[in-house]
Amino acid sequence: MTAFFIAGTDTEIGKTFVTCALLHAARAQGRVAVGMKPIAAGADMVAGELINEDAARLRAAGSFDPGLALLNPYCLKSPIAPHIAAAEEGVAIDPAPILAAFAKLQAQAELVLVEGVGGFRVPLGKSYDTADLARDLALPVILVVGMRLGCINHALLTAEAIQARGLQLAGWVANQVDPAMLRFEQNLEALTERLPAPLLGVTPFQADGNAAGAAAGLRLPE
Ligand SMILES: Nc1ncnc2c1ncn2[C@@H]1O[C@H](COP(=O)(O)OP(=O)(O)OP(=O)(O)O)[C@@H](O)[C@H]1O
Ligand SMILES: C[C@H](N)[C@H](N)CCCCCC(=O)O
Ligand SMILES: [Mg+2]
Repeated sequence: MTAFFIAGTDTEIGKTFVTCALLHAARAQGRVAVGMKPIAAGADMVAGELINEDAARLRAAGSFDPGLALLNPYCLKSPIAPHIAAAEEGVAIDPAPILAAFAKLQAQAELVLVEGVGGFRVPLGKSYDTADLARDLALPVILVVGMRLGCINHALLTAEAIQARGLQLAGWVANQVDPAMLRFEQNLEALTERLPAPLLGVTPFQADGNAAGAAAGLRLPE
């Protein structure tokens, strides 16, 4: 049984895209792999169930459907900062049911990938944030770097924050979220020289948005 916490340099930089690509890569090796999105903000009614888009994508990319109660314990309606959405909806985000759902997923799968929300330190309540959740889950972290101008600073700060909590940065993925980024190779080199963990792969920009197409160049940490 293996599991990783998937952190990102920001929101909308490809955490879900890369998590799905990693699930496809693991399944191609014959591993039973599922994704988890403990807290999602932004949901629509689809076929009678309230569902978040990330949760739907992770559900479709996994080896099996564990059900939304385990895959996405907290589904908030508004696509805003989760502590604000939770307050508006009268919800208190409690780590206990998240840890319980994670334990159940771990019992069913060889690999569980837990996607965070936004960047690494997104508040979930008055005194609890996503970094606290990664620490409570006690998971090694995979950092998704959304390759665009500004990502070097974001990546280095995030690596520091991960290490400051005693968590292991197991690796990072360079996700080509902006196909027009100038000097891509030099940026990749700057990150490779400075990040204290192995590069697990570069996920190219997929014009069709299909994460499975980006799985080939990826490896999971040992
Ligand atoms: N390599 C890529 N090629 C093509 N499209 C991509 C790529 N990476 C990300 N995208 C697209 O960019 C958008 C943002 O990506 P994604 O939803 O994975 O971000 P995120 O970091 O998970 O955001 P959030 O913080 O909301 O969870 C999505 O529409 C996704 O399909
Ligand atoms: C709704 C959006 N797609 C994300 N799920 C939430 C991102 C919250 C970011 C909060 C912040 O750091 O300012
Ligand atoms: Mg996402």
